[in-house]
Amino acid sequence: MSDIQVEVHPDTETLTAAAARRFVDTVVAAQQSRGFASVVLTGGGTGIGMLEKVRVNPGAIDWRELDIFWGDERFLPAGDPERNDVQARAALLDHVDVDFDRVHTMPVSDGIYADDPEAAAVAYAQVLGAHAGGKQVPVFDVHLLGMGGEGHVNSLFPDTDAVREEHRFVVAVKDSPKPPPVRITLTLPAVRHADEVWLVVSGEAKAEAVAAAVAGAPPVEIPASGARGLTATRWLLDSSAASRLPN
Ligand SMILES: O=C1O[C@H](COP(=O)(O)O)[C@@H](O)[C@H](O)[C@H]1O
Repeated sequence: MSDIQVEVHPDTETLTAAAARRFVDTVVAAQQSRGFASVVLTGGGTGIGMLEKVRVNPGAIDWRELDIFWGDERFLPAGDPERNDVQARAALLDHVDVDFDRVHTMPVSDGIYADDPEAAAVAYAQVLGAHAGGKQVPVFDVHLLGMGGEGHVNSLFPDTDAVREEHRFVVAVKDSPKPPPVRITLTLPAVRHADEVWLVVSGEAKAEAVAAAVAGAPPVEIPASGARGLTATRWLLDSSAASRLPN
């Protein structure tokens, strides 16, 4: 498992701008070395804020050679403004030349899996498998994560079956404590298939959970603690989110 690296920025604006620059550099480096890159996007304030910054400064990303997945999704109808994919499109994807065949959104609640988020989760696991070169999950170049104040990442909330999942890579959540209640999420075993995991977090309300996760709290209590990349685990923070870390 990779070491944890912590980077602190003065405020949310500089944090999301720095995360965006790192994202562009990492995608470009992967594309230069093997022709394509694969990333996992997150929802939430800092995750979407970072995508807006990428839109402003997209660098040399070859958008046609990028596979885009999601770490979690609110199981809502297509086009619902609360969906993470809708927010990511508005922030970035509708403004760049992505190949939408390589934009792997999670299923919608008014599609063929309506009312069956578990079947939708199985279907998304198959999507991951179809892009994994013979394995079950791709080695993502970057898995982006936001974090909730109680330490949730993706839709993995403390003390839930989803955060305890050890075998499946995608599961349904039907009673999320944060609305909306029904979601689909990659599990910690799927997150750990990423080369790099970045937790992009801002705000004093997250400071306690940041400190607990960086100190190695049990993932069942602080799910972010279990989010580790194969070669790097980066906590990208603003000074408020970092305020409870030891010096
Ligand atoms: O519900 C969610 O929340 C987390 C954190 O969001 P934030 O606005 O507090 O940063 C997010 O990472 C996740 O994708 C989303 O579904």
